[in-house]
Amino acid sequence: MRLLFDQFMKKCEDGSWIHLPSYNYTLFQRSQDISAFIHAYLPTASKLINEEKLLQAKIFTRNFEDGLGFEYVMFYNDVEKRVVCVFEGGPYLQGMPGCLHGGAIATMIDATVGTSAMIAEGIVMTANLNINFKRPVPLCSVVLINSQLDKIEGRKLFISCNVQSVDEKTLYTEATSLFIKLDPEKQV
Ligand SMILES: CCCCCCCCCCCC(=O)SCCNC(=O)CCNC(=O)[C@H](O)C(C)(C)COP(=O)(O)OP(=O)(O)OC[C@H]1O[C@@H](n2cnc3c(N)ncnc32)[C@H](O)[C@@H]1OP(=O)(O)O
Repeated sequence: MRLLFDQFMKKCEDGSWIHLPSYNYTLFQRSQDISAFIHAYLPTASKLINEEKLLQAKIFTRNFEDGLGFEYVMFYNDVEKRVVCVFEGGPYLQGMPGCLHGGAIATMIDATVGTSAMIAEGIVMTANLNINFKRPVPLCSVVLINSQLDKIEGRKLFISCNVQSVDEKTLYTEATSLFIKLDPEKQV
C-alpha cells in the first residue's frame, strides 16, 4: 500500500495526477450541512430522516479502526478522466473465508466511480451499478480500482471500472455504472 502510494505521489509531482483528500474528507462536515443537502435535493427522503441521529452521520467507509476495514487512497487524472483507488480490505470485511466480501468490493467501486462522477458534475447519485465478480479478492490484499468516465449525456454520467491485483496480472472485478446529477427542481 505504501509503495503504491509513493509511486502515485511521484506521478503527482508533474501535476498529471492529483492526490484526492482522504481521511475526514467529506463534502458535508456538519450535520446542518447534511440536513440542508437532504432538504434541498432529497425532500421525499428528508421526511423519513431522524435529525437527531443525523448528528452521528459518518462516511460508511470511514467507520472502522485503522487497518480493520476500508483502507484506501484515491488519485485523479483530469486529462484521462480517471480515478484510481489503491484499496486494502481489512479483516473485518470478510465474506467467504479468506475472501473480501462482495459488498465491500461494491462499496469501494461505488466510492471510486462516485468520486469520478462528483469531480465531473458535483452532486450525483448512483442510479445503476453492474458488477461482474470474476475472481475472489484475497482478504487483506491490496488491489487497484481503475475507473474511467466514459461519457456524459445531459444529467447522466457513464463510468466503467475494474479491480485488479497490484501487478495487474489478475482481473478480479469489472463494473459499469450510471450516475445522475441531482436536479434540485426534481422531487427525489
Ligand atoms: C461525501 C462525499 C465523499 C466521497 C464519497 C464518494 C462518492 C460516493 C458516491 C456514492 C453514491 C451513492 O451511493 S448514492 C446512494 C445509492 N443511490 C441512490 O440511493 C439513488 C436512488 N435513486 C434516485 O434517487 C433517483 O432514481 C435518481 C436521483 C438516481 C434519478 O432520479 P431523477 O433525478 O428523477 O432522474 P430520472 O428523471 O428518473 O432519470 C434521469 C435519466 O436517467 C435515466 N435513469 C435513471 N435511473 C436509471 C437506471 N437505474 N438505469 C438506467 N437509466 C436510468 C432515466 O431514464 C432518465 O434518462 P433520460 O430520459 O433523461 O434519457
